[in-house]
Amino acid sequence: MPDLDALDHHPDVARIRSRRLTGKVATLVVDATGLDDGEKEKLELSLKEAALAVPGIEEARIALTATKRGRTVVAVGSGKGGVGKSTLAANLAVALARLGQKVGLIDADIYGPSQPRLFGATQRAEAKDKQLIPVEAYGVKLLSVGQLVAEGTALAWRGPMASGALNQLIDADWGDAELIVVDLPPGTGDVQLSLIQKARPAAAVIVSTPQDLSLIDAARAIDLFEKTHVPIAGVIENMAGYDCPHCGQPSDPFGHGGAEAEAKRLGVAFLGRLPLSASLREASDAGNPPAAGEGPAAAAFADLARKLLVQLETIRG
Ligand SMILES: Nc1ncnc2c1ncn2[C@@H]1O[C@H](COP(=O)(O)OP(=O)(O)OP(=O)(O)O)[C@@H](O)[C@H]1O
Repeated sequence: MPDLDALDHHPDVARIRSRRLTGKVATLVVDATGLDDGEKEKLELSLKEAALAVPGIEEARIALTATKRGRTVVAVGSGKGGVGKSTLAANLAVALARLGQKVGLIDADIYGPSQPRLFGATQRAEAKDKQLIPVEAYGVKLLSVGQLVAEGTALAWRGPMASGALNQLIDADWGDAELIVVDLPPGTGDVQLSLIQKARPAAAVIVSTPQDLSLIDAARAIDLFEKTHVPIAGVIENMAGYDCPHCGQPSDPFGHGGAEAEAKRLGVAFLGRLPLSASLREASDAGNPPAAGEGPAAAAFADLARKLLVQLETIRG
């Protein structure tokens, strides 16, 4: 049986809305919104070639559509703080934008809004006619609760205040953004619950490190999303081992593969893992998202973003 998964690596995978296989015939429905005639022809040809390159496929039918989809909100959560949720949300947003998606990012982490720092965009958010205007950085439209208050101010917001702030961010002028990533505060309490209910995400991504404690909390986070009827797009394992900078030997201080096994046990997809990396932390601290550059970290984020898009395709139907 031919396998159309090879198309996950096509640079325009984000545009594939559905794929069907009938015997040796592959049919792809592809969103060509915003492309001119020449670009449409190129897209069609390149997808046809990619489908015909799959062993066993003898005919490829490409149907181009130009239907605009509504905005999709994807929440990024973690059961526990400090697992790299914000770093992953930032870099996933950048990687999605590099794949051609129009991406917005809401930093709803009221306990530690770090997106302005991760993007090197710490200016206060401006408003026009009482509507906030996102800041643009690395191809992503960004708004953070951190931009609503002075930098360094501790945010000890209670549920209603937090959801009021989130409302302002959701109702901002997002323009043509079609995918909005929301970086939630870590944990599974009432504040998170009310933020999820407000943001009404179409799907959620859970970030965990491989240790048992983080995994137990990740399972709680999955449970919280499931209770609120938000499908889980997948789990990402962060800080999964590192290569010793001195001897080059791989080392797994937090264990290895725990998040993948936990995802399997809970019946949710595993999107991939990122190693512990000093250069990733340094670039992040300096406000240069590694996903915007070249090299292994950028490739890893591009791969995670592609897998996320494939999951979203399935969830949105
Ligand atoms: N793969 C990684 N390798 C090295 N450092 C990392 C990695 N991922 C994240 N970090 C670093 O770990 C720290 C915590 O990351 P981050 O702020 O993204 O976590 P978080 O889960 O969002 O935390 P919070 O509890 O503040 O919401 C940051 O200094 C970040 O640069």
